[in-house]
Amino acid sequence: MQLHQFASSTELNTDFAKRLIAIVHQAIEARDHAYLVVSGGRTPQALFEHLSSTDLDWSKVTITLADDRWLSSSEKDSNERLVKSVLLQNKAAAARFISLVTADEKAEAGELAVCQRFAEIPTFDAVILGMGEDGHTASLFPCSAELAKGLSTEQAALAVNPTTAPYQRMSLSQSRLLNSRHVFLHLVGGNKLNVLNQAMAAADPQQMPIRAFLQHPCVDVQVMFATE
Ligand SMILES: O=C1O[C@H](COP(=O)(O)O)[C@@H](O)[C@H](O)[C@H]1O
Repeated sequence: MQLHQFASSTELNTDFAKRLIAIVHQAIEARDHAYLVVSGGRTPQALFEHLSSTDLDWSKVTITLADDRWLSSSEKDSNERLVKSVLLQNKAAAARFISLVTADEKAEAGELAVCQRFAEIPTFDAVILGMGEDGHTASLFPCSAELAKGLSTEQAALAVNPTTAPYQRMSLSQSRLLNSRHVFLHLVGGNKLNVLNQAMAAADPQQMPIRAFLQHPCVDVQVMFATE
């Protein structure tokens, strides 16, 4: 794990956007397409705004989510709604988007269809993870019965029923998230730094799923942190 610290979110977002743009350029040059995985929640909103006005060949970029709430994309807590309304705007409106949600009432019923959407998707170029104050990442929650599956399955996505957070979820699995050339963890605020320190101080991923990423022997997670 490498920690990159910034005094403000503005500085963080400027640096982070440069790194992501370089990764996307490299991917387009090498493979004619780039695959970017983003998280939902509050943390990435300003970064999304910044990226949306960036000059890139967005028609050669596919964007998907690390996880989503099992909601229609018109609902305010939908991660897809956030991505579509903030990131896939301006220049980035040309990017292709892979949704983690189907029309099924229950996430379990949509799991196979969502997995199939990833069948032809190669190694991601960059995954941007978030982290909750309970140490969850994507929708791999310490409280959920599906955590062991999320940390071990080779399938791309799984339905999750958190008991300490609202909504059913669809999450990419640990193995699919780590099938990426670059893995970032985006954190803002002193509370998140405390949680990061707790995550690094012990090893059990059942208590804090983010440990499975931060302490993975073959993955060097780049932690992008700003105090405010
Ligand atoms: O529920 C979720 O929470 C995490 C963290 O969100 P934040 O608001 O603390 O940034 C997020 O990474 C995940 O995508 C989201 O579904």
